[in-house]
Amino acid sequence: MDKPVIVALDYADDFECINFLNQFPKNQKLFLKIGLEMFCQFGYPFVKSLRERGYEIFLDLKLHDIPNTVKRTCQMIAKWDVQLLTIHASGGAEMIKAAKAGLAGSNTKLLAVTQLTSLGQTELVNELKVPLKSQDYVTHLAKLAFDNGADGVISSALEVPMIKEVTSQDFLCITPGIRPKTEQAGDQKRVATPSQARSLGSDGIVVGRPITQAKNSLNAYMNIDKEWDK
Ligand SMILES: O=c1ccn([C@@H]2O[C@H](COP(=O)(O)O)[C@@H](O)[C@H]2O)c(=O)[nH]1
Repeated sequence: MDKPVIVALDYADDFECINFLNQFPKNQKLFLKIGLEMFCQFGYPFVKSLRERGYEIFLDLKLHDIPNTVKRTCQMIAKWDVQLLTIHASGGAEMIKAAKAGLAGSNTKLLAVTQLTSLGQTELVNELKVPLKSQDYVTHLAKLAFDNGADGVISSALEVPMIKEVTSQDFLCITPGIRPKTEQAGDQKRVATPSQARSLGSDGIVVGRPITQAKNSLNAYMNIDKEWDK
């Protein structure tokens, strides 16, 4: 995986989504994230059609269930030839191991979500009643994921150096919560710009609304890619 800008395809309809993709030159390599919004509407046939068009796919289903259910779900997804799949690290050691076992024999990399980038320190303590500093909670969950066979994590770019220190330099840190300087954070709490993410060592950034809701989505993608890649 070559440090991609991953576009979160959070479109309400597939027509709008295909229109966005059709703006790119045919040989443009794109890494696309299909999350719950599009997967619930369009399911596996949509994933398959995008794979057939040559796109790399991050299936962001954030699985979180008992180990047996997660393993059986991962066994099914293992046949889909997607590049990345998410679970929640807070599902625990056995669930993480079960997910990895379910993906055995496939090339799908398993990423564990640490603390959602929409949650800050206040929400962690006041709502989730986790009496830890956010960065300690994130690194704890990252270590749990690493020790139990995940290939990487989802975190804010701000935590990447700490995660790599407690795991390994090769442990993938894919980071949403990306906002170019001119963009509002919206519901994201732990944000970074594309260039900050690059200098903090992110292995890939996930960008949704700054691209999909932009007046000119193609330009927005190109500008973010340029800032990330420079
Ligand atoms: O901690 C997380 C985990 C996943 N996401 C997903 O990434 C995109 C971000 O979209 P933006 O519009 O750029 O905020 C979205 O699909 C989330 O489901 C995340 O943001 N944080």
